[in-house]
Amino acid sequence: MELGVIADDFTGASDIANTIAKGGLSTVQFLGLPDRPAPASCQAGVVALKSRSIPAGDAIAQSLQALDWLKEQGCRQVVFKYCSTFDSTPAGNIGQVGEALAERLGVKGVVACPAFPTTGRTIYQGHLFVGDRLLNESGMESHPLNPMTDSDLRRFLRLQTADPVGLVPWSVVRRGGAAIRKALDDAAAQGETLVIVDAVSDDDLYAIGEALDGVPLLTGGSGIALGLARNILKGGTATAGSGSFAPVSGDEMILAGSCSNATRGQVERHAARHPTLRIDVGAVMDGRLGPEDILAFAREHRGKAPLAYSSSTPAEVKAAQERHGREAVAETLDRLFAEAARRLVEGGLRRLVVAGGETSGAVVGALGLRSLAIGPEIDPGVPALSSTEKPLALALKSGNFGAPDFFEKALATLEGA
Ligand SMILES: Nc1ncnc2c1ncn2[C@@H]1O[C@H](COP(=O)(O)OP(=O)(O)O)[C@@H](O)[C@H]1O
Ligand SMILES: O=C(O)[C@@H](O)C(=O)COP(=O)(O)O
Repeated sequence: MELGVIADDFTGASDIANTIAKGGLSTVQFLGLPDRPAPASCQAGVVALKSRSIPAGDAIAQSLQALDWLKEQGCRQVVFKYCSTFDSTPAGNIGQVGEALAERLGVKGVVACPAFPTTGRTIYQGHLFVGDRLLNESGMESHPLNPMTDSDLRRFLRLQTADPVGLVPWSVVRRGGAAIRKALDDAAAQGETLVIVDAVSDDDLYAIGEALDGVPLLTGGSGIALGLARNILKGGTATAGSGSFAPVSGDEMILAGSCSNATRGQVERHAARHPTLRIDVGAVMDGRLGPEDILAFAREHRGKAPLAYSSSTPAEVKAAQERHGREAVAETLDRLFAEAARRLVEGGLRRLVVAGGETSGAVVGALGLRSLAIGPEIDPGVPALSSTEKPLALALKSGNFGAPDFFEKALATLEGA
């Protein structure tokens, strides 16, 4: 294995696996910390953790274990992948995990760049934009678990770090790889462990990739991996690999636990032409709605792309959280979707689309899968996936990714259409 990734959630893992696979490396997504060596054909391994919203100490411990495993597989370069909207809170975990990995590898001046221009995430003067809005006016300020209320990444990241946070501004990035490398070395000399690096286009990300050729640690969104496969392939240490995605036909289901803007639009669009089950949070919390209701709905609408969703507006989310508690709602919904998915797959489901990072983590965790092969891209940042162990194809969609017709398109891609 040449390249290793530690991803802080499951959708994020498939996002960066997609980027690396498109770059030409044979890529496998591992679900949780692997308990055995990677297959010999695997050139890039992405370890998907569910560490974005857990206590920082636990996230650090899991990430260091993942690092050790990746190093044992031979990786010389490791990426810590987090969200392109920098999903975290002052309690963590981007800064804490980033610094812990850097300390273990004995490095400073480590890039921190969540930019993903294809999906509108750009960074200028250390401020993160989503399209033409600053992060804190993009809808992310209402996220159920990590409301993003500060677009100044240097300031926000500093709340999570022990060391000062640096900035490589776009005026340096535009001068290319050598200038970026020097700026990162200067930052390291000043004692800055993590350094926000501006990027407004894929060209900037390729320049950053050139600057980072061979460095032991990078951190960022999937965009940070754009140039890495190219570095490895040009270095002659690997030849372009091919994936082993296996399309699957058969029963299908869509589960949406994301309340992000893009998902709510996709739910609305899908509902106009397909059967949908709206999951009322109050009913779930009171025990009036459970996995059996989702199963019955799926049975009734087999073959019609049924969708069960808890996706709600920010006002509805706020009301549910005030009534029942933020964590209790999240845990109960995670359990509901996980149990429903487990029983559906046990009953022969073959194609499963999940919207939402935490939701995907809960669902895939319950399915007991070890690893996934990476298939064609459905929409930017979302590949088709197939289990390496059973006839099951999946799409794990980040909350804010995908076109309005994503769900229909995903089901078609999963069966190879
Ligand atoms: N109607 C709702 N009210 C409150 N919380 C919700 C509701 N629906 C889903 N959630 C919770 O919101 C969180 C959404 O996170 P996630 O699945 O990661 O989506 P995204 O990818 O959009 O961030 C989950 O913890 C989920 O359980
Ligand atoms: O980088 C991204 O935006 C995604 O890969 C990602 O991590 C999104 O997380 P969720 O929106 O929680 O799915």
